[in-house]
Amino acid sequence: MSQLPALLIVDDDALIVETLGALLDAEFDIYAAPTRRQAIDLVRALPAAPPLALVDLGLPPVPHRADEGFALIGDLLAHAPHMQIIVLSGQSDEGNARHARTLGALEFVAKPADPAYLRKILHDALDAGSAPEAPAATEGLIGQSPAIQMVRDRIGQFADAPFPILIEGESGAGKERVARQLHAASARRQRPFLTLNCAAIAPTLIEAALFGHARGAFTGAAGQRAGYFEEAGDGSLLLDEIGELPLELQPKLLRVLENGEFQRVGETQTRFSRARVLAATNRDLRAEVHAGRFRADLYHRLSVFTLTVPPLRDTGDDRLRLLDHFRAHFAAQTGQPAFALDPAAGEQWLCYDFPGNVRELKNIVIRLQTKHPGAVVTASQLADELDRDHRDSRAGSPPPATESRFDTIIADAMRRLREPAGFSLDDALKEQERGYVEAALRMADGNVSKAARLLGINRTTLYNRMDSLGLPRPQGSAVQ
Ligand SMILES: Nc1ncnc2c1ncn2[C@@H]1O[C@H](COP(=O)(O)OP(=O)(O)OP(=O)(O)O)[C@@H](O)[C@H]1O
Repeated sequence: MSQLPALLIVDDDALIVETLGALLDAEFDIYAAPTRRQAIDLVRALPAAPPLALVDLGLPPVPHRADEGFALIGDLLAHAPHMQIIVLSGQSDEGNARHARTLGALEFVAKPADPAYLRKILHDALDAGSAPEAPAATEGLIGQSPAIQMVRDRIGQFADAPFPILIEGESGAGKERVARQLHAASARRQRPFLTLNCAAIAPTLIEAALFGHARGAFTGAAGQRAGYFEEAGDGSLLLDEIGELPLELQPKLLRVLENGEFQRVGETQTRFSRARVLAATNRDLRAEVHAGRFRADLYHRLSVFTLTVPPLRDTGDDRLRLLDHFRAHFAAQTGQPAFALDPAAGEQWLCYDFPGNVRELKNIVIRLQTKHPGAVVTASQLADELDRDHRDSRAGSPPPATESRFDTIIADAMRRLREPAGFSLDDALKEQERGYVEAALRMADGNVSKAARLLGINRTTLYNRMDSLGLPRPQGSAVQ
């Protein structure tokens, strides 16, 4: 087996993949995929997710736009939260590349890439990703804000509760870390802590992963195997991205939560689990219940105790504490003196929303430490690392938590109406419509009937709208 670190390249341009392969294959074990779907299938099929990915943003079926690349970043991090993602972007989509960082990408490299620079970025990313944090850092929660104090209090209250805990929060806010804290604070702390990411396994394999399987239960099941519920013993089992659990498996999870009973796939013998279940989600599970994608009874069982991890924008000065923490950590790890922020940059740090939460903050610190070791970073140098569009749209001040969705729409409309380029209501509405149609098609994996159901219109209407928006029909489709 290769000792080289694995690198996933996602690009639909075969020539670029070939060129990158030739450039990098002495240093990396390369896996390539041309689309988001194939990339995810590949990651699922590998025994371990590659620690590094180099991704293009413009991917089929919309290669001229960045949406697939944005979605891919979310998908990859859902599968492998510790993967370091570098975006390889054309000069023209630098704004998109910045936004990609908000979504969790570590860095972007403009095409055509200088080979030496690309190598350096990849090796730096690998080092940053593999650097073990001090035990206190992996176990503790950094932050003194009332919102984080509240999370700590809840952890203390819930640590030994006899019910599952549902951990909600935005992507990158620290849900997994909170789950580890819950385990560490419980009487089960000496027992195993296992995590199963429901988004990271093919839906058909989740049941066997959770409950185990008998010998010959399905093709490829050569021997019998215990699942996560057995392996966790009387420790804790974190079911991450619980919203991804297939609907047909949900009754089996409900059963094990209610009375501890489960069966391995292919067995009739009933087994018992004593594991404590923690479940995490960045989806609104209530909305999923409403949409018929998540069972109400399972939701009620899981949500007896719910712990909400606040987004970073609601934790005040904690962004300074996190800056200090990660800066000291990465300076020590690189053996270089730490960077500092000048007063204007410090001000900017305090005003920025960090829409990608702690993960985004951590990645910004890694980039600043790599680019400016020992230096004083100015506001304009820091601005290069932030998601400019996002910052401008909020003018540096986070919206109050009570701001309604309608207020957000009005604020956004006002901003667009002020744009010097002029405004067209028809174009703006068309853009919205296109967004919804594309979202539904993607959620329905291109199945037009399903997408139409999601949109609350019939199939023929959807085809007509797709035609008028200039969206291609999925192959093999016809209006009947
Ligand atoms: N309060 C905190 N103190 C220190 N580090 C934190 C804190 N919150 C999050 N982190 C760090 O931020 C990164 C992202 O956190 P984590 O993976 O727990 O987020 P998540 O909410 O589970 O994200 P996702 O929904 O994408 O899986 C991790 O490196 C984690 O260690």
